[in-house]
Amino acid sequence: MASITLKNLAHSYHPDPKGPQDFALKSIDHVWEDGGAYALLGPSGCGKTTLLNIISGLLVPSRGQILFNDKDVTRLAPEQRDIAQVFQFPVIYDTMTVRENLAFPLVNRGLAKNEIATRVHKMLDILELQGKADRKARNLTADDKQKISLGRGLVRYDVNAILFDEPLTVIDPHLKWQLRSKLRELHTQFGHTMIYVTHDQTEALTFANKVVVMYEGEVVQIGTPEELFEKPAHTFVGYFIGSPGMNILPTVIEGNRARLGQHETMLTQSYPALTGKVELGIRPEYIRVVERGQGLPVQIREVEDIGRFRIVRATLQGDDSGAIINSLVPEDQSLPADADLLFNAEKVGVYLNNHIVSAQGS
Ligand SMILES: Nc1ncnc2c1ncn2[C@@H]1O[C@H](COP(=O)(O)OP(=O)(O)OP(=O)(O)O)[C@@H](O)[C@H]1O
Repeated sequence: MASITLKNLAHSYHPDPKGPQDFALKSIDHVWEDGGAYALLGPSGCGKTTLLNIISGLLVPSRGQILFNDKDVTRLAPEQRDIAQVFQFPVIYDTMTVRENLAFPLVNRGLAKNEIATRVHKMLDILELQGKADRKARNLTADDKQKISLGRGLVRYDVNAILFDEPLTVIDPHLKWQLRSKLRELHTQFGHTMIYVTHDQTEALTFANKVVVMYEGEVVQIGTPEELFEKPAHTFVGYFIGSPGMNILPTVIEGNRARLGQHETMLTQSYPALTGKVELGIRPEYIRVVERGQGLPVQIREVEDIGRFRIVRATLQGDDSGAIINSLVPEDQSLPADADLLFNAEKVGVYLNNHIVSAQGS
């Protein structure tokens, strides 16, 4: 296993890139810890696969270096990197049995027969495939085939990292959670460095101990699921993580007050003068709907029942833009006829050109 260092990494598919807009990866500079479980999360086209391909060796970056521990592997081919990969669709040998498929990567490395048997046995147990061990892979369901693909990646102990590219796409939805927790279990047991690409926040948040959020070719935040929820460093993280995502409202900051249209809300700290695109971020979970006179006056536009909570969609009084502010209200709480929104000031973030701003003196 290895730590992975991405040193000043950038990639353009253009032969002669003119500016940042021509780069699929803009500039990435990070060290990913040995034994970490990382998820690369972001919308389609943000550069996840490009980054994964650079790590696996399918792609040589236009700029920068990639190191496994202290070794520069930037120009090494995939087979020289000692990595295992699991793709969206199963990569297995149909004519081999399940057992033979799992043994294959170990036979290739010349491991002793009894060592192979022990590891394969363990993997069959973990994947709950013991009952099908001697069946030909071609007769199995897509779910089982993908389980074998996962197993083939995980059966090796000597890999620098295991890379997963949306590995649960073909898996039946009700089995997904089961395989995700299996992966976590395997990670705890074996401590492999794992990198898991997905555009699905649930998958990323349940799999990883560190989530790497990508947006338009950049890593905008690396954090635990809790950090991404509680302290989004970029408006995209606030919007993308959570359901519904964080409210992002144009504002003018004056010291410790934020102006929203004709209204004002207090902040817990003072901010320096800000020039550029200034926005206030607040998650729906941290807004209360209260009686008139206690907060920001709004008109409720829509209420959606989502089980234990309701999403209340409202617009600020006097705001003609129609910008909706979402708040989450417990199912049993009644809504006032004339409602105000009360923001939990502790949970408000101030963003300048999409990036979080530190308060003065903090
Ligand atoms: N081989 C290629 N040639 C030219 N442009 C490419 C190539 N591969 C990807 N791109 C472009 O690079 C950008 C990043 O693509 P990439 O596939 O890395 O994103 P992604 O986040 O993995 O998206 P998805 O989730 O849809 O796979 C996109 O604008 C894409 O169109």
